[in-house]
Amino acid sequence: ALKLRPDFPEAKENFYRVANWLVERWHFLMLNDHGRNHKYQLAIKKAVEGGCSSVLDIGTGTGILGMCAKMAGAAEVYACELSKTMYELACEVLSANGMADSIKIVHLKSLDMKIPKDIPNRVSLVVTETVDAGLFGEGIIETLIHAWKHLLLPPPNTQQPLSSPSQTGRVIPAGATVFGVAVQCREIRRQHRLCVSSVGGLDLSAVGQIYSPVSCLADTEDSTEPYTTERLSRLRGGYIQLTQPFTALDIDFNNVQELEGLCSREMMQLRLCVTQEGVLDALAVWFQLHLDQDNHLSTGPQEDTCWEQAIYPIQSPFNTVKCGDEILVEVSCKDSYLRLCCAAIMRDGHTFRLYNVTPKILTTNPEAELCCALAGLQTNQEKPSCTFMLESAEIALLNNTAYHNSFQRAMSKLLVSLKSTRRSQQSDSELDPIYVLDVSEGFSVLSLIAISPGLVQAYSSVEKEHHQTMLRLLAKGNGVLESTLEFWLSHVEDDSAVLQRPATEKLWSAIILDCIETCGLIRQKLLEKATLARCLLEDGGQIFPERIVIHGMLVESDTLLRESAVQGTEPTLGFNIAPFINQFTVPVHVFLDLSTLECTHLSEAVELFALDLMNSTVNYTGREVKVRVNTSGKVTAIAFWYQIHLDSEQSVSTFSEDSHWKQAAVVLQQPLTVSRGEWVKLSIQLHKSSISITAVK
Ligand SMILES: CCc1ccncc1CNCCCCSC[C@H]1O[C@@H](n2ccc3c(N)ncnc32)[C@H](O)[C@@H]1O
Repeated sequence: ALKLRPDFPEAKENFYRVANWLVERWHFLMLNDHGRNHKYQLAIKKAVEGGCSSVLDIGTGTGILGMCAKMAGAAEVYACELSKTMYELACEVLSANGMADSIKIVHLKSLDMKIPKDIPNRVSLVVTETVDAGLFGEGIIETLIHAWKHLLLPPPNTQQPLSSPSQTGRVIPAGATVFGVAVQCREIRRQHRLCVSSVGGLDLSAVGQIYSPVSCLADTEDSTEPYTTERLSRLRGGYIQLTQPFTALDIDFNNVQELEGLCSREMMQLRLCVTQEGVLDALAVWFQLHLDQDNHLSTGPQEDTCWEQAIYPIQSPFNTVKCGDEILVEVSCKDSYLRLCCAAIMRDGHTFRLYNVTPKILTTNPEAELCCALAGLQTNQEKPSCTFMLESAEIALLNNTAYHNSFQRAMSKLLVSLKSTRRSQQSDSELDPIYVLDVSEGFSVLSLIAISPGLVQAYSSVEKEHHQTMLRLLAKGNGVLESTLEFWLSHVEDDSAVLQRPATEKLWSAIILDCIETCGLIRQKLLEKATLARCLLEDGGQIFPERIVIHGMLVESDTLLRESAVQGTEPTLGFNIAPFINQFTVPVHVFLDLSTLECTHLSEAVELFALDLMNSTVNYTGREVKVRVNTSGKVTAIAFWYQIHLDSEQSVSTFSEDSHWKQAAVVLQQPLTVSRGEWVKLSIQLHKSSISITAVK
């Protein structure tokens, strides 16, 4: 479709979503990392010149490592790639670099490769970089165990030291060392634990502990990764190291016995000395890949590398540590994920287990959780023994007090005016209830906040059982009559018809919409929902928020360029790869933290676009804005965020210190060189919630 009509908005928007999914963004980062590419090239060159004549590149991606082997003079080079998109892309790259006939590439997972079907004989060298921020997340252990058993020549044995490298097998990288450090970091805490006791006048203590799915407690059968990833060097507010970095694991990829022993090895325990007092928020983990004796690649936070680190959040209320304490860390590789867990804190000879009992984490089993939660209440324990799991985005939203407090003020103002209207029209005895509907995605307490002033019948569209249980507990804990909170989905036949009247002959006084995704994009179908919601409002009724204003500014950022497209042939060792992988460039970058992104502001922030949710007739789909350059440079992107206007007085910014929302940016196809004092004309198009911006002088 794009080939036929390159500017066809639906096709463009769909292609961008598909491109994001087909080709992971780290391909651009990796290929632009000249240091990484050059070190792999040196190690491969040394091995081939040292006699490794047959090479297999496992997980070839664009084919760059296989091409290094060929250029180094390897007689036979094979490559395998499990992603169809990357396989087809690698085929194009190989032929564009004149190596289609000399490198045999197969669209296979290495585990499914057979001799002689896929490769004629065992090879003397396997090169691979099938690693993620937690090292094992791409299955490198299983991949190498299989390679040693079925694809590689036997390792050189010490008895016959003179066996030539062409008759023995080896792996690049030769091994890895895993490091870790305990950190205090508010930004991580905000996404994985409840940090506030009340929001919008609502006391949250009734729900006890809240966990994010990333927990070393999550039992191993569910396949969720036990870690999340963050670029520690880019985290808002930074982080504090509470211990010295420690070595968690050393792995020799050329020792198949050790590789096999890794997953069966019992867990290891490390005792870390606390060198800095603080709140124990997470363990941060990175690694060094030892390509060979002389070439090492690090993914550490202190490096200027582009890689993220693996983050293991501590999910325990007991988490302040003092100098002299020792933290007991358990390291294991069950189910081939690297698992780290802070099991206990030792202080003055006492051991405080962080997770005294594996708390009953409530997620999907409704009956058990309801009885357990309410049981907690019946015995009027100050805290129910249960705990709840929310997505990290839901926890971050819950911790955003500014947003909830603004909403509470806006809602109270509306209720005051609605009550006075009713009092003037109806007798006190038969005051019509004020119907409020919260159609937020995911877990939201806004419906409860609306009830607190009274006379309100609130409906929440949360559908998950444990979300409903939490709202019931919060209602009880805040003295709100449970009957004033209902779950809307039990009233509608199917959740596609969420937006409909509260009852026949009744209209809503307030409808709460969820407009901005945590990643920094406008939610899909927002305008359609607002249009529908407006028809369901009584006179004087209100949609929250009533208006969204998009603000933006011109920025110069090489980092954003490196994450969006391969910059020529220089970073990729002179191979012609950029035009092929750059077909998958997408213009809009999300999950940015503009407060820590390396970038130069080339203009003030300006208002780019306004969306009126209470009056769609004033909405336009395109707008032109002139922006004055106040710093000379190269405009590489337009960063943008939102001012969410709950009503005429209350508004919150998604680019503020306490915002849980991230920002986004449109990366220009061609950077625009500008001088101070010049004007840039931006054309902003908003089509079906997706934004596009072009810039001309
Ligand atoms: C400093 C390294 C670093 C540190 C921290 N964060 C990121 C990085 C950078 N490495 C990211 C690569 C990670 C993706 S793996 C690269 C390509 O290989 C493919 N694959 C994976 C396994 C596999 C297999 N067994 N058989 C065939 N193909 C396979 C994937 O389909 C992908 O296209």
